[in-house]
Amino acid sequence: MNQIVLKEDVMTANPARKVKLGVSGINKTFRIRNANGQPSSLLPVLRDIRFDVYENEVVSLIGESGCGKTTLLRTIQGLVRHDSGTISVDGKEVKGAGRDRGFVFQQPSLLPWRTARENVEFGLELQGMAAGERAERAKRLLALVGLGHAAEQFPHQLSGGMQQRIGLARALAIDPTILLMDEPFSALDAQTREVLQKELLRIQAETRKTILFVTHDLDEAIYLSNRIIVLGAKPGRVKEVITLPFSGERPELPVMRGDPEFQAIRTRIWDLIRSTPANS
Ligand SMILES: Nc1ncnc2c1ncn2[C@@H]1O[C@H](COP(=O)(O)OP(=O)(O)OP(=O)(O)O)[C@@H](O)[C@H]1O
Repeated sequence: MNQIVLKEDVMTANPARKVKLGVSGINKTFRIRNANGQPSSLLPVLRDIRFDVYENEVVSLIGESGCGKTTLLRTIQGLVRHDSGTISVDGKEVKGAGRDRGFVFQQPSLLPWRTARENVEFGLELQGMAAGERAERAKRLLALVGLGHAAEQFPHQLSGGMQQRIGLARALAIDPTILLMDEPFSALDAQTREVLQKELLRIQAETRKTILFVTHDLDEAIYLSNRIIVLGAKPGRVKEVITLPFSGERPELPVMRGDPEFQAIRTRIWDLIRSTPANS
């Protein structure tokens, strides 16, 4: 394996690759209100966030709790309005939510009265897709996430891991350019989590989706990503971008954990997260 590449200039490192997601100069401050609903203070959460995510890349956002990871992901999704800066998809600025960005949540929040297939079809129904076409697509995606056999089951009949697979199929159903994933595996037990991490790599290799992934878990970030963006806190800002030296098919996570290079990257990220001053 190669050397770890640290402090990479993401704007110049891969000039030949197509930028799928551009995040440029994003600032966000929340206005905090008191019990009477009056504005009482300002909370700067994101400061001058800038990075690109390239086609077919998996990039993780990592940083201490409260540093603004979810706010950033929701800003990119278009559901939180930023104060300044631009978000672009395929080179075009986007304002508000769009079908080019699919979202996978920590809790899949499936509709309990709908079967797995009907949950996957939901977004397609809203788009007005014909019944036959959407059933066909849902069937294909359920097979992709390994749930072809459970299409007609209801969420309460499925395990947490199976529900999360449906959440992923539902997000993929609208055929987004970019998949935004907010701690999608953090509510799962360790074993299920490792299975789904591996599955995500397989699904990404098959679909070649560009993925921006939020996690607290350093090993998960190193295992899944091509690059990791380490955020500092208060307000959230890009501290460092780490390009991972692993290419091709990755061994299982427990095997990778034994790799000295994996351990060195882990230590490096951990040091970066810990060195965030409390009120910088
Ligand atoms: N709608 C909101 N109004 C006011 N403050 C908010 C709002 N949403 C988030 N915040 C604050 O913004 C900061 C960043 O929150 P955010 O959830 O983005 O962090 P995070 O890094 O995702 O945290 P965690 O890792 O714990 O999920 C926190 O201080 C949070 O309390």
